[in-house]
Amino acid sequence: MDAINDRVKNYLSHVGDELKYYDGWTISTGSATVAGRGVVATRDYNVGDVIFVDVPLIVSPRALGTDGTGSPVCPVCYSVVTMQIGCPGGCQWPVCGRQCADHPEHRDECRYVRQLCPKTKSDGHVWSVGMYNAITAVRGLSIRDGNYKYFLDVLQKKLTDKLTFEVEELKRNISMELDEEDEKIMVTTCKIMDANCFETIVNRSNKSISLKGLYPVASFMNHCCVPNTMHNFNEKQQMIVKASLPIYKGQEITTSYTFSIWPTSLRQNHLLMSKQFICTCRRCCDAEEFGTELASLNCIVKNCEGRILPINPLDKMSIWQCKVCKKLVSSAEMKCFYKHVETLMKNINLFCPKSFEAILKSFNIHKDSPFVVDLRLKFIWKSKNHSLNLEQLLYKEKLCMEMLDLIQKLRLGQCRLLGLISLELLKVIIEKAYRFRWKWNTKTLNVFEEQISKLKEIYSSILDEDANLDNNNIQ
Ligand SMILES: C[S@@+](CC[C@H](N)C(=O)[O-])C[C@H]1O[C@@H](n2cnc3c(N)ncnc32)[C@H](O)[C@@H]1O
Repeated sequence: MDAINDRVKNYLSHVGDELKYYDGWTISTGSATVAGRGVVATRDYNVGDVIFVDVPLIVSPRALGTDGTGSPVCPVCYSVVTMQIGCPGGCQWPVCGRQCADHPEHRDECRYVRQLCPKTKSDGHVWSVGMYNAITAVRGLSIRDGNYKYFLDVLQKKLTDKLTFEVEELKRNISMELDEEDEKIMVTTCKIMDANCFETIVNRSNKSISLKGLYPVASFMNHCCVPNTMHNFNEKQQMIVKASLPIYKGQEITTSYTFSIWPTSLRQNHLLMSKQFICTCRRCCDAEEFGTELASLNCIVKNCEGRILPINPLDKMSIWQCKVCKKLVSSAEMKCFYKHVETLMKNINLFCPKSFEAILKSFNIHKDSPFVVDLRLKFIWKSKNHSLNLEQLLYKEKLCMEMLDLIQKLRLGQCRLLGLISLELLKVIIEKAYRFRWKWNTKTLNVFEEQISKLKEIYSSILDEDANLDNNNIQ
């Protein structure tokens, strides 16, 4: 493990600019309590302390559907692609202009792709979806050189015998044969990306663009559904990892690979499909998820006020039981209920609080049920405060408070979601104060100011380094 630590820290000290953050943790097998190798603290950290600043080995756009569905971005500056025209350099990627085509980081990959002779379409100048989907594979070649090659050997790879989509897309869309060694490296890096990559967000023209990033230290961080870290990305797509809970010397430093606000069944499913493992953390083992009963649905027995929860939350086939009337429900029936709630939630009018609440009530669905939390979040993210009527604005305030309460009950500490919801609540309160400005007296204004400064403190301590945050409309 010493060799891994030396290589990782050597890499960071060459490419990173935050050397002071490379003490205080170690990549280790022995003390990783979660799985395989992990990152372990060698000193105590307080909430909010930066633990490390990780520098990506590869960043690439997300693949599109083979029919072109998705949001293509320029692979150099990551701004949204609006034209059909491909790279003037001839790689058939949707590079947005001469400046990006000539960018030093693009020149070599463009030359490499060009010599593979991309199959041109009849008009010769459009970019191609197949070649776009091969970007990750081609970028994989950039870590075969010198110091970086080591990571190809040591990073975990997704275990699969299936063909690698990105490499197959490349082979289908070029006229030349791929060099055997290049192909091997591309397949390996794509498998490494699948096992280890993080979502990296960049903001372009007020749009959040989701990219994939491979980070050497974060690649060794194991998952926990109550992680003790959170992370932001700066403008160089470096990952700033901070303690979201107190971390003690010797404790494993963990992250979340899924959505911490989802109930266990959905998190487990997501982890199994995307990372092929079953999490057994203390939250996953607790059917009530620290008293939040996030996975539960209200009991189907008439007049029973209980909730149905799985008897063994780690077993997909577990029987569920009502806590009050003890009615047993099979996993197949529960899947049907879940589907039913999902369909209902899809057809709900988010922006009409009364009908939203009425549907929850008439179908006996509680507010933290699966999919309802997603909808509440959608309302919070999508609604523009100035265009909400008063009823909607107050509803948004209530939803924000409920989410803050849920985050606290789930023991997620100073997590990113806490920062984002605090920021939204702050904006709602500012809007509310503005609308009622003629009514306030000194006392009520003081209450507002206190609320505002508390929320500002929370969100800024969590999100300060985030380069992509939209906090423009805060005075
Ligand atoms: C990003 S890697 C983490 C580092 C990895 N433990 C290693 O030795 O390289 C992700 C992989 O670690 C394992 N892993 C991470 N968290 C886990 C957990 N909570 N339970 C079981 N396996 C986990 C899974 O195999 C997963 O695909």
